[in-house]
Amino acid sequence: MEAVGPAGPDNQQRIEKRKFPNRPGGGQKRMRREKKKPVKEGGAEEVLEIDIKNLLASQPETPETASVQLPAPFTELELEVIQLSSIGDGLAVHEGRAYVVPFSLPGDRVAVKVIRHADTHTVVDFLKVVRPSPDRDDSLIGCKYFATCSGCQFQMLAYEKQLEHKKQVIVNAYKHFGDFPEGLLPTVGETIGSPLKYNYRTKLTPHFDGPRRGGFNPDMPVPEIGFNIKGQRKVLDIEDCPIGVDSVRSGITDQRKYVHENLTKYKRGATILLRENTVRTVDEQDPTKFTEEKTFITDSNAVSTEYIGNFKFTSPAGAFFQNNNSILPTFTAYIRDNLSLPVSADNSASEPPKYLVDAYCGSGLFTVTCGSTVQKAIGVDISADSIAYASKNAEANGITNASFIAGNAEKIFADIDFPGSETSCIIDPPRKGCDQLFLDQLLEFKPKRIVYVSCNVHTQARDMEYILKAEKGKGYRVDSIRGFDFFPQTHHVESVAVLTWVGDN
Ligand SMILES: C[S@@+](CC[C@H](N)C(=O)[O-])C[C@H]1O[C@@H](n2cnc3c(N)ncnc32)[C@H](O)[C@@H]1O
Repeated sequence: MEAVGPAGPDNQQRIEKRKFPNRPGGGQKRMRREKKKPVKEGGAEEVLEIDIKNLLASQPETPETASVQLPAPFTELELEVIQLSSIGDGLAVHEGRAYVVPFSLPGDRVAVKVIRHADTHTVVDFLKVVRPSPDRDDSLIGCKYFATCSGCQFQMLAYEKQLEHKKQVIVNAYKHFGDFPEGLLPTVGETIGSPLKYNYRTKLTPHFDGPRRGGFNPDMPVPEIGFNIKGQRKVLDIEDCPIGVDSVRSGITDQRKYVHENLTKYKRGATILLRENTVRTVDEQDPTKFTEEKTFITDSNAVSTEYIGNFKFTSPAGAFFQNNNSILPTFTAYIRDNLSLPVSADNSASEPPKYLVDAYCGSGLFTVTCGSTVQKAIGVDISADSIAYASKNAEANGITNASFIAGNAEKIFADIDFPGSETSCIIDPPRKGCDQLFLDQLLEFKPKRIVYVSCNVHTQARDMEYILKAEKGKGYRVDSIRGFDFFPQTHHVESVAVLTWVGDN
């Protein structure tokens, strides 16, 4: 297992450029890219740029790139792929320049077509494999749209290797998006896999484009309905998506038919929501037994129901809810276990905290699954709809000690009347990570334990640096960091970091 290493001087420079503009030491990033719209912090473009810089730095001396004539668009080339980037594309180096090669693996020799030259790299279309990597197994590919659709990247890679790669993404994120002194971070744990590798997504949102003006008329051809073609803003017509659960897959067929038959009702293009809904019927004689009927919902305001073990959740179909039900029992148990606080000096014994703070709580996933053993729980989310359902979900699952607030995450601290020293705090922000105001108030509150869940490990690493370097955060010890694979066949990874306050009180 590779430990998360320190940031060397070069990394330090990179990190300085990427700090929050409004945090101490930040503010240099915007200047770096004056000509273009700013790169989203922790977004795919920034992550790719950093991977490319590191790859080029690791290469032997190459000819001056400025003097090399770049191949014209549509030129066909053969490239040797060297590594996988954190966003799932392969990276190759050709005449000292980085090439981003979708649907490829390290060790592949691939035929590609040049599409465009960006500042830091050249983007190509994947044409075919000329010589496969030892890691490539095309017999694993489970979808006829793979290598054209932008949804999946790794169907040709054995699942264990997908998990290894996701661990490395976390290691790299903590190396390049944060600056951590040696020894401060634990070794990144093995990624926990999803029980289902296909057939797992409980929500899909295929879409179609409309005519430039005037709406559809009966003479127009039916538009492509599906997901974008990799690297293009063009929709690929998709009849099925094997990473979806069966109910949602049947929804694709149904909704395609509906759009085909009702095209003239659409004034423009649209996104179709397909969300699974479960109706569970419990056996009257034996309440431990039940049957389930799964259907799909298309109305974003309709209520969808989902079960995690015996916990029942309802939420508006269009609101956020985790999209891979198969991993949620394992995942929520992991979060629950990691909320426990040490009760012996050697950390060998632990017990649930007295209090729970669930920040960015959505419709109450963690409060409901982890809240039964605490005296009091409090959750916050910016979505008033989600908060209404968090209260309903707590009640429906017998959690009577929880309250919820609709608003910005930092609002929660005004309502807390219990001590941080007996509290565990879950943080599960959106991809952009936490706001500085929230982190400052979190550190002021000083919960005994923080469990930071993130769907973007790059902004998580940035926030972790902020916590650990802040004057009030220096007493935190990082106990563990590991990934959970919510999205097999794709590059996404959910990262969970656990911190304990071990400083002076
Ligand atoms: C990744 S989801 C997590 C939801 C929940 N923990 C779950 O697992 O179901 C992030 C949540 O953050 C909420 N959110 C986004 N910005 C926020 C903010 N500034 N303050 C509070 N909540 C916010 C969103 O509404 C969304 O429910």
